[in-house]
Amino acid sequence: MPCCPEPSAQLALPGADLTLLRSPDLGLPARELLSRLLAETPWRQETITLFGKTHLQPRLLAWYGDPDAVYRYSGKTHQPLPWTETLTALRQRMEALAGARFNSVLLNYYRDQRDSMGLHADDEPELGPQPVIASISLGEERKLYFRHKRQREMQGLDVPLPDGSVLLMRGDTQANWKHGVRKLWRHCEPRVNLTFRRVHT
Ligand SMILES: O=C(O)CCC(=O)C(=O)O
Ligand SMILES: [Fe+2]
Repeated sequence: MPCCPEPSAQLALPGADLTLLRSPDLGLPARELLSRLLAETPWRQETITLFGKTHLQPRLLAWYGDPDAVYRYSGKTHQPLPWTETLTALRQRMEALAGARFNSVLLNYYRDQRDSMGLHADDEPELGPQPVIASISLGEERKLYFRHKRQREMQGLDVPLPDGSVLLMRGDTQANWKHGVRKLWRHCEPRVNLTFRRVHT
């Protein structure tokens, strides 16, 4: 008799390659990882300029990687921080899960329901044409929403990302789709997301 829900699910989105692993082995309980990362990370709040006005971005971030993994993100150049023990262990697990090599990780900290990420694609040239991105979610469940880049009539998708889950984005996902995290109207606890990437240097 089947006992357990499918541990990994391929999500149905045409022209994308999305796999959600609901409870992969992260080496430590998700709760423990979340509290370590909240305490260990030198979180920064970046600014963003829209229509000539400069605002603080509605979340905190940190960028770690190999010394040469310099990456431009949201119009800024990020010099990576050196790998910590926690992040090195997670990188090894994500490489084994994804069957790919990563040389950097972007951490995003959504402090509460007011924090969000605008629609974007991780399609910078330095990530290459079909980037593999392994995205770990810790803490409060938020939805990652997908909208097609060119065909407005295409049905989008909301993907709830549970505490301790990993979303693998591969193939043409970034070429065809944008994604983002909306603000919420109800109270929401902290969430940390880690996206492991390979920056071509
Ligand atoms: O918080 C998330 O799940 C999405 C993060 C993301 O899209 C990014 O870091 O590029
Ligand atoms: Fe992204």
